[in-house]
Amino acid sequence: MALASGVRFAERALLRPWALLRGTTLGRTEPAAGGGGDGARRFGSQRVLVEPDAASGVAVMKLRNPPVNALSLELLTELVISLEKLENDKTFRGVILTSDCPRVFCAGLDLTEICGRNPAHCAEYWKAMQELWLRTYLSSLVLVAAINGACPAGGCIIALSCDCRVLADNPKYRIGLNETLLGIIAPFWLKDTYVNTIGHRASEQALQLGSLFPPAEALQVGLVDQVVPEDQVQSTALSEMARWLAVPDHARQLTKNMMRKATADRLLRQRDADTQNFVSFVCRDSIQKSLQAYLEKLRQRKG
Ligand SMILES: CC/C=C\C/C=C\CCC/C=C/CC(=O)SCCNC(=O)CCNC(=O)[C@H](O)C(C)(C)COP(=O)(O)OP(=O)(O)OC[C@H]1O[C@@H](n2cnc3c(N)ncnc32)[C@H](O)[C@@H]1OP(=O)(O)O
Repeated sequence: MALASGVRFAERALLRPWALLRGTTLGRTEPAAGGGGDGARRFGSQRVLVEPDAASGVAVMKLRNPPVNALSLELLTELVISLEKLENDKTFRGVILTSDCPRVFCAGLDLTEICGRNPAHCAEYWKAMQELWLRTYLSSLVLVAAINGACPAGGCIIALSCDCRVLADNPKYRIGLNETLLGIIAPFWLKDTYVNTIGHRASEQALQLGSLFPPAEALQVGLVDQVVPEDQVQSTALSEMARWLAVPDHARQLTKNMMRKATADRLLRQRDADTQNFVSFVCRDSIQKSLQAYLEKLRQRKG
């Protein structure tokens, strides 16, 4: 379905979220393997699988947009809607965010959404990206990222928007904001999220160099909270979740809001200007050439 342009993504998502989904099956509910009662039923969409456990109040949300969980417009939309659905269901207090794709947590922006596309599409795409960040960063739920694969750029931002991060100990699973290496610039709210997590000096260095940190270095710089063997990522994420859920919700939520609101407000105040900046930047010929060359390099690397 073609999406009408010029209407704010958030407004449409609130009014008619299903209308945003092109060829998706969001809302489908099916029994989890070996599951029985309501607590074991899973729901979700084509690109986001949700495994809820009503008994514990925790849902596992799996990104499944193969091959690399690139953040397509559809994936962004489905993530926002799935998160909203869990937030509105008082049964749930926490979400573990992880990947259903082998070896990759999330490859960041889907570059095909901003390469060779018209300004209206780029604007719509960027609004969806803003929306996901705002939703995750300010979520009232406890969000734990179980990072079971590579986690560059937009993938890193999703992880940093969670409350806690557990990374699998595999040297190929690097995490960081590598935008400069693509010839693009992280917008201020990605930078702010980085600074809030690892501090100003470390961010200054890592952002300019486009550093992607292997697990031990990611732990050292404070990008992740735990590095564990790959087969323990999920169980460690559950243990972390239990630690966070031991705190009364209202006190934790108000504290989270106190810590994060100013950063989110900064984007909320200038969302349209940020979108315009993004669009005029990525639509420049020189940036399009850089993105095209980068995509080409990724495709050739494979062969
Ligand atoms: C003035 C300023 C104003 C505003 C700001 C302006 C701009 C702001 C924009 C800033 C935001 C940027 C955030 C981003 O997220 S940019 C995206 C950065 N992502 C990456 O660099 C990751 C690239 N991918 C990889 O490194 C590897 O793919 C990865 C390690 C994730 C997995 O490796 P693996 O070997 O398992 O897979 P590949 O063979 O590399 O890939 C498989 C196929 O997937 C395609 N692919 C990979 N990544 C992407 C992507 N991000 N988008 C689209 N497609 C992607 C890849 O080309 C392969 O495709 P095929 O060959 O199979 O066709």
